[in-house]
Amino acid sequence: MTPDLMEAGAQARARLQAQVLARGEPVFNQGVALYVEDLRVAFDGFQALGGLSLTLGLGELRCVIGPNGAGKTTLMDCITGKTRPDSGRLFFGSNLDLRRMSETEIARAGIGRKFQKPTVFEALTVQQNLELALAGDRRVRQALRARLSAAQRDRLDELLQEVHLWSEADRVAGLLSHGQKQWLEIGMLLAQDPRLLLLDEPVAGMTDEETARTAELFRCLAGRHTLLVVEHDMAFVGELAGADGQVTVLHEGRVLAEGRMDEVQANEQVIEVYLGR
Ligand SMILES: Nc1ncnc2c1ncn2[C@@H]1O[C@H](COP(=O)(O)OP(=O)(O)OP(=O)(O)O)[C@@H](O)[C@H]1O
Repeated sequence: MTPDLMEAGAQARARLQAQVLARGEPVFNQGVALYVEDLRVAFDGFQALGGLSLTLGLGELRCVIGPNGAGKTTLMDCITGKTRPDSGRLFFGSNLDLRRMSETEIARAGIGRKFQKPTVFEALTVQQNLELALAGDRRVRQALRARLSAAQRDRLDELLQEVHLWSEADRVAGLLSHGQKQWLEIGMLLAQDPRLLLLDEPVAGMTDEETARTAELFRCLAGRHTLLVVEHDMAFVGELAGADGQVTVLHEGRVLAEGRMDEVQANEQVIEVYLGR
């Protein structure tokens, strides 16, 4: 290749990179979805996060566990921009500094969050809830009247199957079981095609069968999405982590241990502060 062509290639790459940055999209060229370094948050002098560091690989399914007050929710709040860290580094991909972005910008960049309590539109059907999510941030009535494109229709069908609600498509969401409502909300999050999904105690209140199906769903989503799951149900965490997945244990705002499920379960400190309780 001639020097001219090499120069033109470098300029084209730089232009592309600048466009991506201007659009606020993450760049995952290092294989890292989320990079957290020495994150600190204090509330009125009380240190909720005291130097937390964590790296999530692209497409990874990571479980975060730890006793009450360990900082799990605060970590999620920092990632979504709800809480502003006092110091530390927090990057989505290699380029997006989440500390400089608003909650809306962070959501648009592809970080979706599922809270413990489902928040679906109870009076609408399962399908209408998903249609709304696919239509984006348009107003409810306008979104319901808008016709979905053929691609969106296909995606709707895919979502209904993915979250096990195909046979419930025309049912009013208020009549679903607790577990089904949780799946519907996960489907609504997936409709926005997030790159990173934060899931806070997703199986709390679910039956054993619903919990097993949720584990299966999350394992299917990993790879296409990066998942960070906060959960106290250790059987569920074990299902998600499998033999090789990494589990992170938080305690007093820091990472106490990180490793495979069997390593974490055998860790004396983890047993003392969390598992042995
Ligand atoms: N807005 C706030 N103001 C004051 N203190 C707070 C605030 N948010 C969290 N904290 C404190 O920070 C610590 C960490 O809380 P956090 O909710 O992140 O823990 P957690 O690991 O999610 O706990 P749990 O498992 O009970 O949900 C707790 O001691 C909590 O009381």
